[in-house]
Amino acid sequence: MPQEPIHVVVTGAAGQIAYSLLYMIAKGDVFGPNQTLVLRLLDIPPMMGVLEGVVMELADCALPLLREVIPTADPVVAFKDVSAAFLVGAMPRKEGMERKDLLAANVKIFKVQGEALDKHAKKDVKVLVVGNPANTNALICSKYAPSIPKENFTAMTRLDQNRAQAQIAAKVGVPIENVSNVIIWGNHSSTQFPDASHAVVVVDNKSVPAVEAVKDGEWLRNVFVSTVQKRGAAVIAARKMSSAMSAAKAAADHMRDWFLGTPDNKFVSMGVLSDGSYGAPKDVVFSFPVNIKNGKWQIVQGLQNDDFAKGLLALTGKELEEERADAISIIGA
Ligand SMILES: NC(=O)c1ccc[n+]([C@@H]2O[C@H](COP(=O)([O-])OP(=O)(O)OC[C@H]3O[C@@H](n4cnc5c(N)ncnc54)[C@H](O)[C@@H]3O)[C@@H](O)[C@H]2O)c1
Ligand SMILES: O=C(O)C[C@H](O)C(=O)O
Repeated sequence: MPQEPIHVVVTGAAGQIAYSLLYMIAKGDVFGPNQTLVLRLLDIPPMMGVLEGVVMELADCALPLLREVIPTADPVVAFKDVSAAFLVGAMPRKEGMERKDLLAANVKIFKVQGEALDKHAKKDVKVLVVGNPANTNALICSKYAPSIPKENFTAMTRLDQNRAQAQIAAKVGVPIENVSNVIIWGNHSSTQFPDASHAVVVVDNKSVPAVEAVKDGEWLRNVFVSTVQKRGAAVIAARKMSSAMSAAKAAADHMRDWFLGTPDNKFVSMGVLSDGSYGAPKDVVFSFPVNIKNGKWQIVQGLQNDDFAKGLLALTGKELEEERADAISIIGA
């Protein structure tokens, strides 16, 4: 039975990531095969012509779940009554830049959109920030939406998780679905810590720790970590544009798991407001392993981190504190 439509906003709707993401959302990959949708598409005024083309293509996809598409350059219209917000619209980095170099250009967008969410969205809206630097943009967005619970603002590190899973699957020689519980700690930046020490791999129908399956501790601590940390830059160097198809898939994965939940013994990584778990600084959006039930995430507790892990967690936490200070000085909060 089709359900009453929910309203979903995608910002940066005329951009690269949205071009893949909108199709995934509209065909039911995120909210399930029975959930009808109204898509609200926000971009800036000069992009309205391009956005019109995207709207035409969505119509031409003939998707049964898609009840209405509302293109707009007005945040008031875009955020009205939304239950889910994909905040993608922001400038991407170019070759040679770090993601935090985008702070000056992008953080103001998230202040304005936080204010619009606060006034116009549903109070239980789930917000996923994709635009970089995603963690700090999510923090700023939540600060400008005081009437919406802080736990409803998250940043995307799912692309890093998917990258990490793919690296391990390739190294062990198993299908991607045989790898689970890889963790991304900290910032969606080159200081992130992709951690396989709690990961599990199914080999010959048996679940074993990833460290056992990989049989190469040196690779896990060095090549694996730096490949995942630098994967975004490697894609930019090759494509001359930042990752888009894989980013859209990760955004769909993140929001689907948030709405529909994760199995008891599995966890996924999300940037969430830190409560200081695992020694992370408080009041930054830090990526943790989370388990999700009934639309609520909880940080997985009780994992043991060795000194190597603790050192990397401290580094990425420090970077997030610095980004927070920079963001606050840019927006003058
Ligand atoms: N967190 C992640 O894992 C991850 C992965 C990939 C990309 N990203 C980031 O996602 C963002 C978007 O990437 P893209 O490749 O789609 O870029 P893009 O340039 O193709 O598209 C961005 C779109 O956002 C629009 N936009 C700019 N300001 C806006 C505003 N105030 N309101 C609404 N729309 C606005 C632009 O007009 C453009 O259409 C970038 O910041 C990129 O770095 C994050
Ligand atoms: O690397 C980038 O700037 C884009 C994105 O954040 C990514 O991880 O691919």
